[in-house]
Formats: sequence, C-alpha cells, structure tokens
Amino acid sequence: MLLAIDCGNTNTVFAIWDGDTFLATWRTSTEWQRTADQYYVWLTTLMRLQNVDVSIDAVIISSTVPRVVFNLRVLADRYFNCRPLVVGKPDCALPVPPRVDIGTQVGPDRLVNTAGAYHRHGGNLIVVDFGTATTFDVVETDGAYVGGVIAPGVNLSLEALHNAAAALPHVDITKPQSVVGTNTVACMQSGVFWGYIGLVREICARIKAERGSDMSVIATGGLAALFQQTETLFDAFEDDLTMHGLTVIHRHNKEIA
Ligand SMILES: Nc1ncnc2c1ncn2[C@@H]1O[C@H](COP(=O)(O)OP(=O)(O)O)[C@@H](O)[C@H]1O
Ligand SMILES: CC(C)(COP(=O)(O)O)[C@@H](O)C(=O)NCCC(=O)O
Ligand SMILES: [K+]
Repeated sequence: MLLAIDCGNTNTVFAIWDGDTFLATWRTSTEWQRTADQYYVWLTTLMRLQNVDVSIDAVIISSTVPRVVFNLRVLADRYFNCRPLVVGKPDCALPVPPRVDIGTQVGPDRLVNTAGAYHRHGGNLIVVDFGTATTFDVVETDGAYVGGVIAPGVNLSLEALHNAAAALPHVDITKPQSVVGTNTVACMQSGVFWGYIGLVREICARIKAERGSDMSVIATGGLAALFQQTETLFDAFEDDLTMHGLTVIHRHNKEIA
C-alpha cells in the first residue's frame, strides 16, 4: 500500500492509495519541527478510527518546504521500512522531464500537478493550483512542464493587507454580494475576490495568446471551487489532482526500476 504525502507551505496532506483508489485522505498543518514519531501516532490513530487496516510498504513525498523532508524520510524508514521517493530528487524519475532555465528548482508540487494533469487530460494544459501561492503550470503537448506563473495566494493577499495596515482586520475569503463594499470587510473581500477573478482570467488568456493555442485550464486546490461557482474560469476542477500526480510518478518509477 502506498502512502502519498503532499506537503505545501500551509498544509500537509497524507493519502493511502491501494493501487486503484484512495482509501483515506488526511490533512495536517505543515510544521517542520514535527517528528517522525509524532506523524506516526497521528496517522495510525486516524487509520484506526476509520478502520483503514492496511500495511504501508511504499512512500512518495512532494514537499515545497525542504525542511520537513528529513522527518518524513525518518517516518518512512523507521515505521514503514522503506526508502521514500522524494519528487525533485535525482533518484525520483519524472514521466517527462521539465524544460526550464538551467539551475531552476521547480516546485515539486508543480511537477506533480503536471504529471497528474497530463495523465488525465493529455498535454497543452494550464494547471492552476490555489495554495499558499497560486501557481499556473504550463504543460506542453508532450507532457513536459515548461514554465508558468507564481502569484500571491488568496489568503496570503488578505493576510498581507491585514499585516500591513493597522485598520484592516483579519478577513476570510468569500464571494461578496456586490463589487462596491459598504464596510471594511466587504471592501477587502471585493478587492481580493474580484481581483483574483481578473488575475486568473488575464493570466490564462495571455498564456494562450503567447503560445498561440487554445489550452485546457485545469484547476485544483480548495479555493478553486469558490471562483468557479461565479465565473467559468476552468475547463475542469479536480481536488485530488496533486495526489493523483503522486500515484502517477510512483507507478512510473516502479515501471522503470
Ligand atoms: N475549501 C477551502 N475553503 C477556504 N479556504 C481554504 C480551502 N482549502 C484551502 N483553504 C485555505 O487556502 C490556503 C492554502 O491552503 P492549501 O491549499 O492547503 O495550501 P498549501 O498546499 O500551499 O499548503 C490556506 O490558507 C487554507 O486554509
Ligand atoms: C510556488 C510555490 C511556493 C507554491 O507552493 P504552495 O503554494 O503549494 O505551498 C512552490 O511551488 C515553490 O516553492 N516553487 C519553487 C519555485 C518554482 O516553482 O519555480
Ligand atoms: K500552489
């Protein structure tokens, strides 16, 4: 049984893959200080609660936070007796290598999203991932990651306003009733919500124009649904895209081993 771990700058998601389906998915906040023992207690408690009675014999990790990888490696080694595949490391092969400037360390989450989206949709795609940052990944017709865009995340944008301006409160994102806000919170929500709709639409349109091609736009990350319910920005929304990509990369490495 495969344990797939997707560690973002805000949250870390664990999922158990039986080769066919995900038996369970669990989320915890990302904290680099968390030890292998702590992960193991947390994970086995949840497995027991949900009657997931399986033995894990393989682990794959994608982490945008380099420091957490050490303890996740220890988790795999000490408790599951295996050497984990770590996306972005030389011993983890990708189905199609990225084509970017020499020396660029592409975020592993973007390489994983590329693999997952190409497996499901074929090439010529834009993958939009709403995480701590919002990333746009351009997937070539042959499945290669060839670059993209990094924009400040939705919650990061709201937090930045709160942190920088004494009179602006902490606000959660939601779809505002109108564009013109009649109170401070509504004004902030309007700025980020409608600003983001514009950001996504403009960036996708410019990528398509620059490449002279009508590409499919695939969205992932919890917040994508909020934007899609207002405007048709995406051709598909897939919450499990990153996890799916991890299973694709794991299978690829098994096949070439
Ligand atoms: N369904 C959702 N509704 C509202 N906020 C969400 C949802 N899913 C994620 N978030 C928020 O979006 C931000 C990014 O979270 P996440 O996608 O886990 O980022 P990362 O992958 O970078 O760790 C966080 O602030 C998180 O709390
Ligand atoms: C852009 C990111 C911070 C997004 O991370 P996330 O929002 O998933 O935590 C991550 O993909 C990253 O650290 N990238 C490295 C630079 C690059 O991809 O070019
Ligand atoms: K992201």
